[in-house]
Amino acid sequence: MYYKQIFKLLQVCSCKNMSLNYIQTIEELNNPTVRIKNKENVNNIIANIISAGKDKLQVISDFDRTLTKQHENGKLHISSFGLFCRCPSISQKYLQCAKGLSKKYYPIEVDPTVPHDEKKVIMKQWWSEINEVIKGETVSNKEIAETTIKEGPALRDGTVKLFDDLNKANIPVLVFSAGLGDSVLTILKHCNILHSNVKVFSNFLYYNEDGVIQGFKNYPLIHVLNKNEFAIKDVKYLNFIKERSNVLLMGDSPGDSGMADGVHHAENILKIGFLYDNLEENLSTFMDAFDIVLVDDQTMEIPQAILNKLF
Ligand SMILES: Nc1nc2c(ncn2[C@@H]2O[C@H](COP(=O)(O)O)[C@@H](O)[C@H]2O)c(=O)[nH]1
Ligand SMILES: [Mg+2]
Repeated sequence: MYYKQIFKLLQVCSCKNMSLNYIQTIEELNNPTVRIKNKENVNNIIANIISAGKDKLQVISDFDRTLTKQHENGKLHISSFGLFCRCPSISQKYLQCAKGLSKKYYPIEVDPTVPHDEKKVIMKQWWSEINEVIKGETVSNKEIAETTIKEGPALRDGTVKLFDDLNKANIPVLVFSAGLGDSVLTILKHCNILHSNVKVFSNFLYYNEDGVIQGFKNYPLIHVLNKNEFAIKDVKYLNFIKERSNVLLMGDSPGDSGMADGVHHAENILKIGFLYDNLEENLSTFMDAFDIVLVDDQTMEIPQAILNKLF
């Protein structure tokens, strides 16, 4: 009996040591941009995801400033809504209104001192006001696609390879955006990463038969702080993910950390947060919301390094 207990103890220790080795063996996790609050927890999640394999994994990613860069040489990238504003037939009325709304609400969005519940009401107000001012516009999807070619935001370095590898491995990818879904689709298409394993869940425009925008198709609107309240209802996608209990989640806002809350069968969720704005003021909020925080990292190096263990 004595030897059996010693052997069991050694087994447990060696397993524990093995899972703790993941932070060392994935050397990119020791990059200076990486912040991890609870290394043991992150090791365990990574170990569970890797041991379960690629057939148990699904990816849920935000779009604006997650799949796209947050900045290039300090210059902020346009958002999916911002791209809509660059379309030639956009009205001056909409441009003035949308600019005013962004000027009023965006600083609140990225202000960590605004209490969550208060910010949630304000964000809901921003999106409902966008929904009103966008009515009557006649920007077509064709025009959004043409403008994407000229002015679309750049994806994070390495995003195309990451999506190609996810597609080859047949791992479902849900792009979950509070932005403008029509722009999101055209950017993904333009960058050749709208593969068959990718689904976009976002705010899509509703056009009448004359091509005049009537607002958004979906209610409630998806904004940056209510993503945790949505569960995917698309039957085909639900079937695609039903056996996949492990999630790699990527976002650039604390509200993104709740994107997997609707995945009721999730067992292991690895949350990666891309932080850029107001670094010092936002770091602790991000460290609480995400397992791995990447500080001003405009690449997909870390998600790729982790997923390489599965490919
Ligand atoms: N330029 C504008 N950006 C806007 C507007 N309304 C919202 N937003 C931004 O979209 C993202 C949400 O997208 P996600 O893919 O990151 O979920 C959010 O961060 C807002 O700042 C707008 O009218 N104009
Ligand atoms: Mg975002």
